[in-house]
Amino acid sequence: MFLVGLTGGIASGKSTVARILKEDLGCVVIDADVIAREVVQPGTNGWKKIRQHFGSDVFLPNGELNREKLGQVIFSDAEKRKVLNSITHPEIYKAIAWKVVKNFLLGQHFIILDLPLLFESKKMVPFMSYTVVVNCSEEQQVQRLMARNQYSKEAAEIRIQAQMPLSEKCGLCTRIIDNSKDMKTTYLQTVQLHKELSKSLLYWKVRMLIALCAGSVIGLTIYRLLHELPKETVRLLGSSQVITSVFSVVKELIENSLDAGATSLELRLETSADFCKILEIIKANPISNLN
Ligand SMILES: CC(C)(COP(=O)(O)OP(=O)(O)OC[C@H]1O[C@@H](n2cnc3c(N)ncnc32)[C@H](O)[C@@H]1O)[C@@H](O)C(=O)NCCC(=O)NCCS
Ligand SMILES: Nc1ncnc2c1ncn2[C@@H]1O[C@H](COP(=O)(O)OP(=O)(O)OP(=O)(O)O)[C@@H](O)[C@H]1O
Repeated sequence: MFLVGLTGGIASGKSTVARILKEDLGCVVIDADVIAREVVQPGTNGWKKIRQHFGSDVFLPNGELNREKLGQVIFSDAEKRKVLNSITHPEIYKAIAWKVVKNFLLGQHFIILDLPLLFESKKMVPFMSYTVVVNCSEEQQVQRLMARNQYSKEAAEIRIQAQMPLSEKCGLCTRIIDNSKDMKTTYLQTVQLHKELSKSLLYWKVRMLIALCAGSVIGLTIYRLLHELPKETVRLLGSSQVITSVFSVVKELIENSLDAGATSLELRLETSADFCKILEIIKANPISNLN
């Protein structure tokens, strides 16, 4: 399995492309904006920390986060934005990691991660095999944001300034989807991207790498365990007869003697706290002595 980081600027069209990949092309898409809402639900750690740092002003009377209010606070203040990010991002990345593991176990070839701040936070970049930026002009971002959220021009521009410029993101990614034209053009580019991802054999490389790592870890653990065990224990383990009680030793010796044609048996047992000592005493006596 490999990961595809889908990013862009605010209102550049990430969700539009993600929707096509998920609903029309059947991809697994993990949306960081959705997870960001889950990790601040009333009662969660994220919710408690936001209350501690930002006060009750950014909450609604029913206890839920007042997103519009918190947005006004953090988009115009870089320091407060940093504080909010330091509260929410670790929780968001943890939740994403679990979803990735779950989909890996389900055998997915690739997963799309819709991460608006992929290049701003940098943490997830090393895990991405492909990074895709959904691009449009800043003027289009402003217009689309104003139309979608009923923001003033100023409010839209403040939000755009809070992010890395799209031109910079385009220089960092492996693939660009140009969303400056009509929806159909974006749709066709997304279908082309999906074709390329589906054809990629990268997931085999990743699977083999993971299998190799897991094999090495298991091998190394067994090697270290065997070297830490006393030599005698390793010998007993290697003999493929694992002795769990004195009774099993006695039973084995009696059976051996009977197989050897013994008609009478005389047993002498010495109790000791050291089980291995008893083994040695008994084994020191040739089987014929027991006849
Ligand atoms: C500030 C909040 C409450 C505003 O909520 P609102 O419903 O108005 O916006 P929404 O969550 O839908 O985000 C819309 C877009 O804003 C941009 N954005 C969100 N948070 C940030 C941020 N901390 N820095 C820069 N841009 C951001 C992204 O492009 C995102 O796609 C919310 O965005 C939030 O909790 N942000 C912190 C978590 C975060 O970083 N989320 C981004 C995904 S990792
Ligand atoms: N090619 C396009 N032409 C016209 N409008 C578009 C186009 N692509 C997207 N839009 C519109 O622009 C707005 C923003 O798009 P979208 O929600 O996909 O952006 P986003 O990058 O996910 O935003 P955010 O960062 O806020 O999550 C939406 O209202 C969407 O319908």
